[in-house]
Amino acid sequence: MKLRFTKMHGAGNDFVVIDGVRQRIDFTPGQWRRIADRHFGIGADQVLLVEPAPAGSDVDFRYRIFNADGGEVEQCGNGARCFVRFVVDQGLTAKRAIRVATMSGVIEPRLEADGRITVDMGPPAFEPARIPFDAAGLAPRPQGQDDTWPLAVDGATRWISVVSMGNPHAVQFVDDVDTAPVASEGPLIEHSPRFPARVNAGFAQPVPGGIRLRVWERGAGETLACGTGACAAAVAAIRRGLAISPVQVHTRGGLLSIAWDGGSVFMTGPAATVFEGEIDLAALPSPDSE
Ligand SMILES: N[C@H](CCC[C@H](N)C(=O)O)C(=O)O
Repeated sequence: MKLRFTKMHGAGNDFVVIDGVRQRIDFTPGQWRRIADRHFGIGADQVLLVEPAPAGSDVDFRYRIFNADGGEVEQCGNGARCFVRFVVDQGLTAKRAIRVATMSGVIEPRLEADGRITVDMGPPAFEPARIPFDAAGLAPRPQGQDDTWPLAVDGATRWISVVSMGNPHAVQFVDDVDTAPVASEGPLIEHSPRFPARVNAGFAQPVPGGIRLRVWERGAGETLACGTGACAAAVAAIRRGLAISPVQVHTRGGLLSIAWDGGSVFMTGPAATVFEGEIDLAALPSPDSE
């Protein structure tokens, strides 16, 4: 049996997008992992599953997000932009502003006339319990309007901002993202016991007009861009007095614009379709093998 898919990216953060509206999909973590595998599967940072709106809901669709490690997660900003491009291009909706349910709540992406997409990502959260971040025994150090927290990383102390965009982010500010220890410290932060649900680790560098940003993503490793990570880092920069809204976020895969005035975070950026294809389900591990 064949499974149709669409390969897309948002600022270089790449996705396999699967239509769960016109085909019934129910995979195990091992099957999601295989689809995302860059050698034995199709290859992607995340796999997105587009589903019909839940019965009785006031949304147009539901969209589910699976990291390359096969784990389902709460939110994906670049994925939200690709979701809109997908449902419009596939003729699944005539709307251009779409309400979509995710594991962490309803977001509202909108396809702009110039082809870019703006997403109301909802409000950020900072309280440790809402990240979740275990702050027991730690004393925060205020920086502007922000609380920074001392995180032990490989014998060093990194002062991080903790932000939830529905998914957890730990953001630190560095002098130069190009030399930041993303590959060495990113996984240590991701798996820190202070983050019981693990965490996405952002490394941000203030620059005129905004920030440069690299993100070691939970369940995927370093990606070329992270939409929720851009939201989290932009909000932390504004709270620390290191940037003003709208924040231009320069990622290795492209430019995202983040606006925040204390309420919802609005993210604007690109979404591109690369190719469509089919995968033979026999290439996936059997459901009972995981
Ligand atoms: N790795 C993230 C999910 C994908 C987020 C990212 N690709 C984005 O664009 O927001 C997490 O585990 O929370």
